[in-house]
Amino acid sequence: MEVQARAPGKIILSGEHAVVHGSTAVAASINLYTYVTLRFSTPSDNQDSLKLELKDEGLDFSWSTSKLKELFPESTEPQSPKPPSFSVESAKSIESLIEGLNIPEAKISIASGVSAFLWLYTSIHGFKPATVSFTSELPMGSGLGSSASFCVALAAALLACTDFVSLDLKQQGWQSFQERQLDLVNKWAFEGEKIIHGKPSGIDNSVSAYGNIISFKSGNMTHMKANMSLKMLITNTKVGRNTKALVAGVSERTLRHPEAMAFVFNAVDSISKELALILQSRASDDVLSVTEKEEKIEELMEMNQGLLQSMGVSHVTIETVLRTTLKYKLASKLTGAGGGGCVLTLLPTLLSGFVVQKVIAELESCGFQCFTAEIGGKGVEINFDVSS
Ligand SMILES: Nc1ncnc2c1ncn2[C@@H]1O[C@H](COP(=O)(O)OP(=O)(O)OP(=O)(O)O)[C@@H](O)[C@H]1O
Ligand SMILES: C[C@@](O)(CCO)CC(=O)[O-]
Ligand SMILES: [Mg+2]
Repeated sequence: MEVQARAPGKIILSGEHAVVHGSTAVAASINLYTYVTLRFSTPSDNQDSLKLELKDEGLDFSWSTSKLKELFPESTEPQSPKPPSFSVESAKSIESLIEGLNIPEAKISIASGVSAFLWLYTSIHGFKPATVSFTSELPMGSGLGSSASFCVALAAALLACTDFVSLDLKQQGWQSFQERQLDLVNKWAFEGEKIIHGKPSGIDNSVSAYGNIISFKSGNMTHMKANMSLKMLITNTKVGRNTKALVAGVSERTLRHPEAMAFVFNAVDSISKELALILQSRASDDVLSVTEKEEKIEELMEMNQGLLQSMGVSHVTIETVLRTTLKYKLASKLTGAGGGGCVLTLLPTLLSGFVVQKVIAELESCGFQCFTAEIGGKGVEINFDVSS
């Protein structure tokens, strides 16, 4: 049996980091995806191993069934659809499997993704021989939710091949999950995100699973219906960073300055709530024009960026993007964990294409990469008709 899943990346419009500390954040899915193909071996394959292919990295890994059985003696297909907790024994077993892989030093950051893969796979399908291949349109470790889309796509493909989820095996092309099935995919993906992020809020896996635009606070998600379209330029500074380390850094700062940071997180909460109201206000009860709304959003983005800077997650390259876009009177903020990675710039409806081209040319001359993406599309989807 072969199945394919794809899960989108995301942008955070406001509230990253503060959301880990209980503030509201607003995020939207984007039309860049991580794809996973899962194929269980048949007897004629003569394959007694679990194979993982990370196609973009040119890395292939393989574990024999006997090795997996030895290290995860408890692993059988789960009796309950709910994910188990990540035990100390599992952590040790995964660590020893990762150590044996000899991942090249330049690609060592992949280890946390491989750990999440091993845990999700063995927790859902035990030692069943299979080949699992990944490709992604998302730059890895750049703030666009590559880790969450990796975990959501994988959880979706794995669960689609269990009795916990019933889907139409005969339907051609991509199909969505029902709400209750999505809840399950999201729960498992969150456990995978914990292995990669340490202490995730859950916003990234939620927006990747459900798609569209969500506001998120303390683990609770509200699906939003935006009544205005937003066009964002995304600039990748190409400076690699690690969300786990950045989240830990903000927590350490919070321990050092609890009172001051509480004010910072409260301010972010107010910014996200105001942003959510603007995005959802309907034309019929609007006193504000689109341009006035965009100006308010720009101001909120600038304020959020200032607060992110005070959390210690900006970066010299992010500041360069801010200065460059400000020359054209455009507002920007980092998105995701910061410390490098991607920056968002609002492109107002009335902005001329000529100005957009000039900004992009100037940003690219600094060595950055610019692109636009569609915001607020579908969440995770599954395809049983892989050959089409
Ligand atoms: N396609 C992939 N294949 C293997 N591992 C992946 C893949 N995508 C993401 N990962 C894992 O996720 C890590 C990047 O996650 P990280 O949370 O640091 O960045 P991000 O998710 O891109 O950004 P943010 O969390 O700020 O949105 C990688 O180092 C790798 O371990
Ligand atoms: C930095 C953070 O707030 C968002 C990363 O995209 C971490 C999280 O919420 O898990
Ligand atoms: Mg991440």
